[in-house]
Amino acid sequence: MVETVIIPIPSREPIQDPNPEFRIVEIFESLQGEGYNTCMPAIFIRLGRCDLACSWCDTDYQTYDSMTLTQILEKLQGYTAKNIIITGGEPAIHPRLTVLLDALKSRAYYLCIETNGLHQIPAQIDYIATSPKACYAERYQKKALSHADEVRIVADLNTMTERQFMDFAQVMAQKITAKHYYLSPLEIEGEMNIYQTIRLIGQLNAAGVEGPNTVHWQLSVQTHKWAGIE
Ligand SMILES: Nc1nc2[nH]cc(C(=O)O)c2c(=O)[nH]1
Ligand code: SF4
Ligand SMILES: [Mg+2]
Repeated sequence: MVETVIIPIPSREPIQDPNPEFRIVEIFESLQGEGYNTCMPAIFIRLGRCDLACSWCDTDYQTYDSMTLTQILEKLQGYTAKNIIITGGEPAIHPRLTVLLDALKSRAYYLCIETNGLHQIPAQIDYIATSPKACYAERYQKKALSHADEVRIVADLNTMTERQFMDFAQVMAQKITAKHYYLSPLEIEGEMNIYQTIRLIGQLNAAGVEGPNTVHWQLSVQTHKWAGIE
């Protein structure tokens, strides 16, 4: 008699690591320093790496450690805020980001992201703050988010004319539907072009067409730097 041998068919589901690793630059609790939610207590999770390399970037996104999901969740237990700001670098390029977001969401955190606006944002995110970069204007012609909660553009006037910068801001305002639009002064080694930025806000608002989609530009400053907090 021939014996029947049953060969198990491998599952087509990819095997998910139950405790994946993430590139963590830092995790800290502070206040949101910028934009509409300024002064909102929040835990910041800063993920390593970015797909852009802005000359004035204030973050060392290439220096990071690997932390497992369990280690991250343990670290969060030491904080009180229920809002988490996922930032970077560019957090949206991190592999397995949705695994981290699922774990945070299931612990009832409100999830915000700070993104350069060149990537799709996972559905678990509750609040999108995007900061398109004028020095990479050509990339934003090809792809940009179509929606965010707020748009914050750094007034990067070192390498372009005011006209070029304002064109970029106006194009972004047309491409990205948002509730709030901000210009932020460019800060290099403690120096800020704040008065020039305020003047450009006035010019952008004066140039705006009144109607249902009128964009009102406002100033966003990095209050955490003035307060001397993280
Ligand atoms: N307090 C504080 N607020 C922030 N908002 C956005 C930040 C960032 O680095 O993405 C940031 C930051 O680094 N600190
Ligand atoms: S997109 Fe943001 S994190 Fe990336 S290089 Fe530019 S300023 Fe730095
Ligand atoms: Mg910062």
